[in-house]
Amino acid sequence: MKEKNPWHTPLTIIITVIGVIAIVALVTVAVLQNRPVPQKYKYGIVLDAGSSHTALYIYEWPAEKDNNTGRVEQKHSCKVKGKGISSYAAEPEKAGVSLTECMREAEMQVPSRRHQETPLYLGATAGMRLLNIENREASDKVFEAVEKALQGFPFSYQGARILSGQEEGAFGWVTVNYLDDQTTGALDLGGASTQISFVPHEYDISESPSNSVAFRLYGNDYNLYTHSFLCYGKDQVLRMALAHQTQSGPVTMSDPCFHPGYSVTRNYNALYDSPCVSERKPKEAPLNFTHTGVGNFFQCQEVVKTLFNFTSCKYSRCSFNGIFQPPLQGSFGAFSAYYFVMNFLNLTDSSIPLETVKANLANYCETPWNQIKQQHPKVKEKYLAEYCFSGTYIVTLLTEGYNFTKETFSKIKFIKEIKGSDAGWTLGYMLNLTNMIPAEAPDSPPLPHAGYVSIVTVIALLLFILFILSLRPIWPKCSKQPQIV
Ligand SMILES: Nc1nc2c(ncn2[C@@H]2O[C@H](COP(=O)(O)OP(=O)(O)OP(=O)(O)O)[C@@H](O)[C@H]2O)c(=O)[nH]1
Ligand SMILES: [Ca+2]
Repeated sequence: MKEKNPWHTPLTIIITVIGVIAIVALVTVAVLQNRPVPQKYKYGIVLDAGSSHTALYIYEWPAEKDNNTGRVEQKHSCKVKGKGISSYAAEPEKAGVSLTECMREAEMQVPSRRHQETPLYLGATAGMRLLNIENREASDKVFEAVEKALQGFPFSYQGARILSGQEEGAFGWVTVNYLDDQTTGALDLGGASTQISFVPHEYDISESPSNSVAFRLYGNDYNLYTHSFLCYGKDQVLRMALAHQTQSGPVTMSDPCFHPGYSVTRNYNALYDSPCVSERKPKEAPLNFTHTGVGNFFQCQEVVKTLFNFTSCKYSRCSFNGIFQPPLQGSFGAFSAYYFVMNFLNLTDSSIPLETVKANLANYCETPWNQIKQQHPKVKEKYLAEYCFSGTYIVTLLTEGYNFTKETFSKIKFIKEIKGSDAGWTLGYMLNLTNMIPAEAPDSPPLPHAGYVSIVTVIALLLFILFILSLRPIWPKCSKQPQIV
């Protein structure tokens, strides 16, 4: 008689069915129980009122993870049309109106049920710092107008104020280090000021306490060195360079920082209308001068060098203008105009040696203005005319000003954003004001969800097979049961 297959006995079939149901149930429960819950988000809005323009940033983070886990991301950004709020000194109401369009966008971007709890901050930087120095009353009026406009929106308005240079530098560093995995210095080049922030190797804070800020981030304590140079943003430094070359009040000025064949008429009053240069205004000058280009990188570097004072330093070491700076340390992220300019010049690749950067710039500056315009018909002429000057300034500031060498220059990464968020002070500012700078490293689950599900499934299968195998001794007995034929 043919022996019956022990797998076909009613008992093993029942055990198998129950086993399969049990495994399916176990895996289903495990998957459902541990499934990432659909996220609810919270939001924060920061307006960066820079000297050249204002930008609005919306950040979002999972609602239940407010406090520490480093999950804040940029959801949206909006560039306000027109110039920075400091340019509305003569008609402050318009400063407020200028923000309306981006604020409406923010209303659409943030779900309406979250509007009332969403904090809204405005931070102004070097443009308003300069206006405040020049004309305090006008600066107050601009803030009044801006406040009035922002309070008309349904968000939780938290105030508008001027950031100190130290805050601007430090929050730029927080942003970069919140988003990046390794400790990175921050270099920010704005229109009216520039910031350098990094964690020095051995740092004697007492040497210049005003340049030091302490932070606790992801479980580590950092003593940060930071400095902001007012008037050394790219637009104000250009004014200084032009002022330096028009001291005698000439009718025509030949500038090595502009391309051969470049020629525009500039107004003396407009050029000297800034606290960065107003004291140098020539006593006797015509109304206008003709600004012409020569296109010589090395001569341009000499002009730029005259804008730094290297003679006095009361500390153990200085960058320039008598400002303390410890030795440079580690890698750096360089953003804002550092990125715009170096990206246009195709010089963002860190593997390009400093000497090659200079050679490329020399070549670029020498190129006639007509040819430059032909090659870049879509680039705004104002930006296009200034890349030779700005590139030369960037290289000179980094090497002569901050003392980057050909070795350390390669540690600078020119960046616009990190992991989808723009590099700048705004994220760090919001994290600080909402107490969300993560003091401790986040607790991450030991396994990702998919890995966890796979392991549960495999173990359940193994257990089931072991169970079936453990029943083997009873199979022969089953097969010897009398058979009803
Ligand atoms: N080439 C180029 N330049 C830009 C662009 N956007 C801004 N700039 C210029 O780059 C410089 C720096 O811009 P921002 O970083 O926005 O400066 P800001 O925040 O307004 O100025 P601060 O208050 O000094 O920080 C300014 O001279 C801008 O006019 C761009 O897309 N391309
Ligand atoms: Ca800025």
